[in-house]
Amino acid sequence: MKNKAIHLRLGFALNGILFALKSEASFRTQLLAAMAIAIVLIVTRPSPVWWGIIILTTGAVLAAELFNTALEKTLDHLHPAQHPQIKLAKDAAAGAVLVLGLTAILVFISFLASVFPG
Ligand SMILES: Nc1ncnc2c1ncn2[C@@H]1O[C@H](COP(=O)(O)OP(=O)(O)OP(=O)(O)O)[C@@H](O)[C@H]1O
Repeated sequence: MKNKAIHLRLGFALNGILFALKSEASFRTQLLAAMAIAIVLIVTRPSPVWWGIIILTTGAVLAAELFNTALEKTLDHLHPAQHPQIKLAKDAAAGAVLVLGLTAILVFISFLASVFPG
């Protein structure tokens, strides 16, 4: 299973993203927000530094949601029953997504403040 051809690994990765798109409402919402942010960037044409910062934070939110989905699916498969430790693990993963989501919001507010000062 290790060291497969790059086109196969790309296919597995796209498969994971498609799965999250179909099954996770929060991933769809975050992707829509990312597309709206991309439109704002295209319209306002900020400096390359802002492009980099915003792309980085937006990508981090989407990646965190995919990690969260991976963890949820793994835990649900390995331990379908309720358990306090599963709750802690899932809550921590959800917390990571929240932290990155709030970070992205703060970055976007800073960006808007720099584009539309005072
Ligand atoms: N097996 C479990 N044992 C204990 N608590 C659980 C278990 N599964 C879920 N929970 C609790 O329910 C919350 C939601 O978990 P769930 O797996 O339903 O994610 P979700 O609400 O579908 O999240 P997302 O919208 O990101 O997919 C968890 O954060 C946790 O607090």
